[in-house]
Amino acid sequence: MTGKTGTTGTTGATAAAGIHVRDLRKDFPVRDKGLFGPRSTKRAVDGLDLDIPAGRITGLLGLNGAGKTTTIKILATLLRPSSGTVRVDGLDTVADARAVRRRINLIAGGERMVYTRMTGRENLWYFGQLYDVPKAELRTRIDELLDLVGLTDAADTMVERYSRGMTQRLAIARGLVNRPAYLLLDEPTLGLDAPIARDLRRVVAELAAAGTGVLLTSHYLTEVEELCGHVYVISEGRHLAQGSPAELKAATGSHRTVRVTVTNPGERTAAVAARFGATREPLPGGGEAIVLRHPDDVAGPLAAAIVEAGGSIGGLEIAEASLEDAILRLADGTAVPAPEAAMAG
Ligand SMILES: Nc1ncnc2c1ncn2[C@@H]1O[C@H](COP(=O)(O)OP(=O)(O)OP(=O)(O)O)[C@@H](O)[C@H]1O
Repeated sequence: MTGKTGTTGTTGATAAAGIHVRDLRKDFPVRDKGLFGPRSTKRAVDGLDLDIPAGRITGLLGLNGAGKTTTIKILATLLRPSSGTVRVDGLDTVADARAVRRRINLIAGGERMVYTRMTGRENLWYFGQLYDVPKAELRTRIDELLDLVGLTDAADTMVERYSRGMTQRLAIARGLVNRPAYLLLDEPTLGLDAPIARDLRRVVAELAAAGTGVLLTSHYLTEVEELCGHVYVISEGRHLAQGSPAELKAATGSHRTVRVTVTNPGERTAAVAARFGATREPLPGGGEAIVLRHPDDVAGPLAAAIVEAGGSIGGLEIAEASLEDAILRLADGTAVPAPEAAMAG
């Protein structure tokens, strides 16, 4: 599925629109046993290919130490790759770093990315100038951004007097000050209060709908599921899987579970269970539960078939498959191909 879209070389920007990562590697020098121990290298990113098109929120997932932050820092021009290429609308993140920086911005939840000895407004002014935003435009944009993140009243207060949440909201405004064509979000909602996290998700979804390309890493997988159209899963710096959240869940056998309680089970309802490939679990108070794990919405057909077979339904529960389950299965190698439930008849 990872199409090699001929984007190398200095071809026209339109031909190479989007961020395209090819065979990316990053080695860090490390000392194994303290300061005077022997030197070796730690390969944090090991041959990654990623495509981050405009107008889509692309997820980058993996367990701790998978190489997500290193990858994002390379995309943000903060780290140089050891080998491989990253092109942003055809521009190289090493050779054309300055031009790339005008097109991208980074919001990293865990890191303080603003100056505490300046006010919120001064921070935005400073970063806006760094990004070459014309002054007249910057003035209005700062007001809009302060309003967006709810800091208008605190605009002229020193950041050292901000709460953690306020500082983080300012970091979000800082990340948007150059109206980036591509937004890199590394755990953006880490430590944010629920309403602010929700507002940030809304803003990110709106930006993507308006054409911004977004790369998101997050430990909150419901957030990833809500926002991302496409997700890459990596482990130890290497590609593990990719697809939409639904595709990943289906591919790992992480299906939704339908549980129908039948109060008068008999041979005919047992035959329905067998036909659908469902399992039967006797219930302590009598009756049984017919349980079916399947990627599609099979609750209706299953319940209808049970009723047709003379079964009385005491209850119906549907548990959605979680992306978390899919990622864990991928990471520990227990992902199994989806069993095909018999849907006929
Ligand atoms: N400057 C560095 N020097 C040496 N090793 C590093 C350095 N930065 C990262 N690493 C190592 O590279 C690997 C990838 O780290 P990275 O921070 O990119 O992972 P991550 O997927 O973002 O993890 P997390 O979810 O914990 O933030 C880890 O094993 C880490 O210890």
